[in-house]
Amino acid sequence: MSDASYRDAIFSTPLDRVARFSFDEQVVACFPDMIRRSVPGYGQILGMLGLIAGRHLRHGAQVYDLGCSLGAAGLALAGTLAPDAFRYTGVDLSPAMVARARETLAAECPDHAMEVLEGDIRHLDYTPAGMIVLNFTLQFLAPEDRDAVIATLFAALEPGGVLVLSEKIQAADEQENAWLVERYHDFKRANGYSEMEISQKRTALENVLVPDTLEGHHARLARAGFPRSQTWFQFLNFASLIAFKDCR
Ligand SMILES: C[S@@+](CC[C@H](N)C(=O)[O-])C[C@H]1O[C@@H](n2cnc3c(N)ncnc32)[C@H](O)[C@@H]1O
Ligand SMILES: O=C(O)C(=O)C[C@]1(C(=O)O)C=C[C@@H](O)C=C1
Repeated sequence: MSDASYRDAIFSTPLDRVARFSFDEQVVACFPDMIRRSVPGYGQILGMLGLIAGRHLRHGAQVYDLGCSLGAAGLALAGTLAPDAFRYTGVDLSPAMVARARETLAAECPDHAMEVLEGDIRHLDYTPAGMIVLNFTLQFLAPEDRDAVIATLFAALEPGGVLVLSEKIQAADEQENAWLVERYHDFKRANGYSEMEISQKRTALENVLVPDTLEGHHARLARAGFPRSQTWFQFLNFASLIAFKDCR
C-alpha cells in the first residue's frame, strides 16, 4: 500500500493549455494536501461529522459518503464511533480515488464495516440510510442533474435521517461574491499557493465546478421533500448544510 501524499504543485508551472480539472492519478497523489490548503474549514467540517452522527444516527445504520475521494469522512466517523455504530459505503467515480480509499480504510479502520464502491452517485441503487454525506461533490455534477440526485437521497433516508451537504458557494449579490472570492484567493496565498497556481486552477475548474447559492441549495432541498434544512457552517465561500428527513 502507498500512503505517500505529496504537496500539491499541479498548477505551479505555466501550462500552454490548462486542461479541465479531473480527479486523475496526479490529483489523487496530492489530494489530502490540495483539499486542506484549498477548502476553508475542511478539517472542522470533518471533525463535526462524528458529533452530528452521535446525535442523529440510529445505532447500526447505513452511512453513505458520496464522492468520497480518499474516504476522509469515513475515517472521521470511524475515529469517533464504535465499529457496530454504523456501516459505511463510500462511492466515487474516479478509479484512482477508489483504489486509494480502499487501501486507506482497510489499513486505518480494519474493525469497522467500510466499503468503497466505484460508481456514479446519479445512478446508484441506494439502500435505506441514516446519514448521507455529500462533501464538495454536488458542485461537480451538471446543474441539471442536481435536483434528481437530491430527490433520490431524500427517498433513501430512513425516518430520522440526515443529509450533510458541504459545498463551495457563490453569493447572489455581485459585490458580496467578489469580496468572498478575493478573500478566498488571499486564503490560498496564505496557504502557499502562487498567483499562477491560483489562476490556472481557476481556469481548470471553469464549467467543471459550478457553485450554487446557499438560497439555491435550501430551495432545492425543499423541492426534494426535506421539511427542514439549515446552514451550520460557513467560512468564506464554503459552507455546510444539514437537511432533516423529518420535521422534529
Ligand atoms: C472535491 S472531491 C470530494 C472530497 C471528499 N468528499 C472529501 O471530503 O475529502 C469530489 C469527488 O467527487 C467525485 N465525483 C464527481 N462526480 C461524481 C459522480 N457523478 N459520482 C461519484 N463521484 C463523483 C470525484 O471523483 C471526486 O473524488
Ligand atoms: O481550489 C478551488 O478553487 C476549490 O474550489 C477547491 C476544491 C473544491 O472545492 O472541491 C476544488 C478541487 C479539488 O477537489 C479540491 C478542492
